[in-house]
Amino acid sequence: MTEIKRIVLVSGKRKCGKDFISEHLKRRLGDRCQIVRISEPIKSEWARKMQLDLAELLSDGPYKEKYRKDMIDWSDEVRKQDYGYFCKTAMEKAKSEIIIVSDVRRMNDVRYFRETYGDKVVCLRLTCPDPVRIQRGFVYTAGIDDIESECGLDNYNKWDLVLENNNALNFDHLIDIIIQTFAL
Ligand SMILES: Nc1ncnc2c1ncn2[C@@H]1O[C@H](COP(=O)(O)OP(=O)(O)OP(=O)(O)O)[C@@H](O)[C@H]1O
Repeated sequence: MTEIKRIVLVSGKRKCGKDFISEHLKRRLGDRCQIVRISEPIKSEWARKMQLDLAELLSDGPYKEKYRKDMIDWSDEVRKQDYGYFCKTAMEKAKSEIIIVSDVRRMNDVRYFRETYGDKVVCLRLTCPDPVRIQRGFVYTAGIDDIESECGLDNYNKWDLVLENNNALNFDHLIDIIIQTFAL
C-alpha cells in the first residue's frame, strides 16, 4: 500500500482550469501521482439513484449542466448529515504518493482534508479573468454561480499558492511553480 505524502487541493471558479492544470500536473509527475475528484462519488451515487447515464454526467456536455443544480441540492442534503462524506468516499480510490483533488469547492472540503491529513495538505487557488473564462464557455447561471458550491471559498485566505491561469501565460511555467512550491 503506497503511503500518501502530499495532497494538493485545487480550487477556483468554473472554467478557471482546475481540470486542465490538474491533468498537466499529473502528466509531469507520472505514476506517483493520481487525480481524485470529489464530484466522482457525487455523480456516481446520483446517477445510480436517478438511473442516469454516468458517462454523460461525467462529460462536459449539456446533460451535465441540466442535472448539475439538482445534484448539488441533493449532495448538500447528504453533507448536512456528514460534511466529509464525499471527500472520504473519493479518497477511497487514492493509491498514490501524490494526490491532486481537482475540484475543491467548499470550506468543509478543506476542513475535512486538513483535519484528516494535516500537514500533507496544500491548497492551490487558480484564478482567471472573466473574459477568458467566458471564451472557454463559461456562462453565468443564477442558482449555480451564486451558491456555496461556486462561492464557498471566495473569501478563504489561507491558500498556500494562488496562480492566475490565463491562456496568455505559458501553463508549463505554472506547473513548474506548483512543483517547486509544494516540493512535489
Ligand atoms: N492555460 C490554458 N490554456 C489553454 N486552455 C485552457 C487553459 N486552462 C484551461 N483551458 C481550457 O479551458 C476549458 C475549461 O478548463 P477546465 O475544464 O479545466 O476548467 P474547470 O475549472 O475544471 O471548470 P469546471 O469547474 O466548469 O469543471 C477547457 O477546455 C480547458 O482545456
